[in-house]
Amino acid sequence: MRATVKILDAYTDRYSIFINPEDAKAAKLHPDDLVKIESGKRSIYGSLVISSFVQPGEVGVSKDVLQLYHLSEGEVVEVVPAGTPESVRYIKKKMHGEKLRKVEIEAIVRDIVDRKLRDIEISSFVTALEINGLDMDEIAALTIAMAETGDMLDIDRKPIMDVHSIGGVPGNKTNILVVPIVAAAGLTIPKTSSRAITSAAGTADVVEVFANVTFSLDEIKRIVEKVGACLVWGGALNLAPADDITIKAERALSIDPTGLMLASIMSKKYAMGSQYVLIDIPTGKGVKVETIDQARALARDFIELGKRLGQYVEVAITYGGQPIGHTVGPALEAREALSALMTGKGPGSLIEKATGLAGILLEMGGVAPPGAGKRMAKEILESGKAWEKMKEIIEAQGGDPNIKPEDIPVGDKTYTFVAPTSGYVTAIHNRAITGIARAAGAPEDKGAGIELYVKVGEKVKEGDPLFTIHAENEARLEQAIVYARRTEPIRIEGMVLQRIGNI
Ligand SMILES: O=P(O)(O)OC[C@H]1O[C@H](OP(=O)(O)O)[C@H](O)[C@@H]1O
Ligand SMILES: O=c1cc[nH]c(=O)[nH]1
Repeated sequence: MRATVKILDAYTDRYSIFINPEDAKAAKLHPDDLVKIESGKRSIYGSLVISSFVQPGEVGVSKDVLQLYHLSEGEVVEVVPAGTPESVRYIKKKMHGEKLRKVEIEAIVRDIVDRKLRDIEISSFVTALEINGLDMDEIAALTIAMAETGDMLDIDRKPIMDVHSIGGVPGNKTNILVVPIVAAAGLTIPKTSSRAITSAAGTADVVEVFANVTFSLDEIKRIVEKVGACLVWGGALNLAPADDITIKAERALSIDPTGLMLASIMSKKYAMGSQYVLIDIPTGKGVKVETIDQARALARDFIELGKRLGQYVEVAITYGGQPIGHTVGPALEAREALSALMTGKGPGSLIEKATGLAGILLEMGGVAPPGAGKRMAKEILESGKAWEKMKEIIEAQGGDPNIKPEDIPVGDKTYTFVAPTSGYVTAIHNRAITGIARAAGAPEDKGAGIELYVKVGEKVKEGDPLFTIHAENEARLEQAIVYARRTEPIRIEGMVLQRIGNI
């Protein structure tokens, strides 16, 4: 059918295309059908919404469609059913556990980026990968397809360093320290991060509390050429654009299939032109990788994938058995990260991990002799040079370099849990901590999260505070309290562990 474009003041994030019920009936179109708008030589795909928001003869487009394609109000276009894309057959192949060919993977990625695959099909793809996995040939094909369907950054500096965590551990604000330490030593590190996938705050969510993270590639190039580093959101760029789309499905399901994780991380590194990449694999109970053997196997995959992409990759297997530092959630983590950078001091887990990772990068980049990287990283942090560099990054990214951590607002609806008994903290359950912070509204509500007052091994007396939940509204706080009561996030045990009577 021919129709006149009407730009709707709606943002559905589902690439919605609206037509009037009369037109839908005549054209035999149904809600959520994949439809195609043909405008000149372009084809624009979206999901159909049938609504009287538009008159007969009009086609309404939501604002998210316009982010991808330019359409003008009043333009006359053709609207036709798009049919099922061939890539759906390849997704089904993976559902049945079959190996995908390179061209099939390329077709899936292309259709994700072009929005020919709707959310429901993308979630099926993600689920099929969670269940049936990918081998290294498939992962390499997926990585390259994800990178090549987007733009590539070309910075005329050498070497280009990069760091990326596979995530999963709550409170992992580590790379917000690593990046300025490495850049303060004179190395170039254009760091992109995703938003939270399974956690309550991804690095991009935390940095966004005190600086912009959404930039075009040209802007990033200018920032990196000026200050040698950035801490930005990869999803804002047309950089591996399929990544942010699949991450949305992963976040909803709180899963991160291994093959897709490898491709997600390495496609971003490849597109940023990174030559020396350090991957952090937090390992421990309740995170993505629970044992050292699994971590080693994953490390081998990252290194092998790096070789296929022409990148030198090293992996750090790090302790992930409990949260990093004392805060979880965007604003609370931003406070803790900035305070550690400002003072050079902070929780042992955060400082140890950040200087350990930065030290490896300093050695990989050739500015520290082998074995001396961590000491050098600590000196840079403690001398205030990392904080000076961070202020440059914040300013270049449009934030206030004179920001004080305590000025960052956090959720003012709070509830503190106390120790029910005296004893020792024998476990802090990662998944429960993340679940509580998410129930409180993180990462979307920046002020939501958790402040932890104890870590594993510490002694507590009955009634001592264990953790405070912060939320931005009462309903979320209540949900988080209920979640916390159900899950026992912190286990306290005395010296008598169990009492057993007559058996
Ligand atoms: O913990 P979850 O949410 O699963 O993992 C996602 C987080 O892990 C990575 O961290 P970084 O950017 O390397 O610091 C991603 O970029 C993202 O911030
Ligand atoms: O960037 C990331 C980090 C973890 N897992 C992913 O899939 N992507």
